Amino acid sequence: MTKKYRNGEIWEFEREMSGRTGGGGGGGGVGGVILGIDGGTTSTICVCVPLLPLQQSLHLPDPLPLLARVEAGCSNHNSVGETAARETLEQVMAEALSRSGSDRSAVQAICLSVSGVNHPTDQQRILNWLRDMFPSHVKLYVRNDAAAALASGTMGRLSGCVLIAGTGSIAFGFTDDGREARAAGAGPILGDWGSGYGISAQALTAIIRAHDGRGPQTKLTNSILQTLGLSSADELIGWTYADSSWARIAALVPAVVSCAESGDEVANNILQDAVKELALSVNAVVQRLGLSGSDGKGSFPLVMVGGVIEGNKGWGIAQEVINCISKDYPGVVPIWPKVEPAIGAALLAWNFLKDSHQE
Ligand SMILES: Nc1ncnc2c1ncn2[C@@H]1O[C@H](COP(=O)(O)OP(=O)(O)OP(=O)(O)O)[C@@H](O)[C@H]1O
Repeated sequence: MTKKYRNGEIWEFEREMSGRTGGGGGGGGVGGVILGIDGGTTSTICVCVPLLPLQQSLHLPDPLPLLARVEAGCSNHNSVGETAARETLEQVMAEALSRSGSDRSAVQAICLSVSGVNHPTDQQRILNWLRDMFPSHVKLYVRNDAAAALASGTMGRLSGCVLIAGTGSIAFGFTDDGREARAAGAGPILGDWGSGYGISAQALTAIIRAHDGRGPQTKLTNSILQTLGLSSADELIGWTYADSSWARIAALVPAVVSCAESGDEVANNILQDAVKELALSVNAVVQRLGLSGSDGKGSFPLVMVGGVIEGNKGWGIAQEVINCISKDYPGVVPIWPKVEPAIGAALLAWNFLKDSHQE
């Protein structure tokens, strides 16, 4: 999904500028560099951007200058363990600095926004790793991966709500005064029914129900069997349990969408239910944080991230979710980010640095 963003390209002018001072520690230019890291279960992306003037606030360069972008595997310590997660993070940062002609001494601030950071102890442990690696003047900022996703839509402001619906789903909200709340995101067994996995699992269940005579016939049967190269619903059971990857199941969402578009009621109901689940997650966060003000009518940004709700595709899951939320919260302002979450992380680090200079 990252390939679609404009910031994947390196801005050669800035690279030249940043090379001016040369030598040890100067590679990031007169003002040094910032690292933004979006660490997930599927991949970890680290971007290196030059330090922008700290007084720059409203008019950031567009596109944001990018010195280097490096991609690696999983950095969620819950999935791969602490040692492997730390190694991955160290490698992406070292590679990004090396590709941008910088070194550790050029770094002014780092924002590490990684999945699996759910508790202050997770945050502290990662801060300790970073502290071991970078000089004490470097500002370090460690957050859950939802923070970078939100910041990618708000240009670095940690305020509002982000809805992520990819293989999994989660709604995460932040207030200006530092409060935060989440809803869903507890994984497929614990009810993320609006996720890609949730939608596809419901579709597979509907096929088995139709096959048994426990549920109505549905176009999903032919469509999904054909997609998977299977000849009968019985074979679906073996296919489902042959591999425990959630993403493999979640990949069936486009087939569900096309069945709903061709008028299949079962597929349509599955998508309607997913829409309600996603809207419910957002509403729960908005309500808990009071993001829409005391009268419930105030405006707040809702950043929409993930393959299931990217733009207005086909059946229009994303728009349906917005319509559903706006019945309760008419001030919802949907944002589909133009930059990737790693850039959001870099912008968070920049804002963090700016705030610490003003203190
Ligand atoms: N045209 C489409 N309409 C709806 N959903 C789609 C479409 N194309 C892909 N998807 C779904 O998007 C999901 C993948 O999205 P994404 O790449 O954001 O997830 P991920 O990064 O693997 O998951 P996570 O964010 O949970 O780690 C899959 O469920 C896929 O079926």
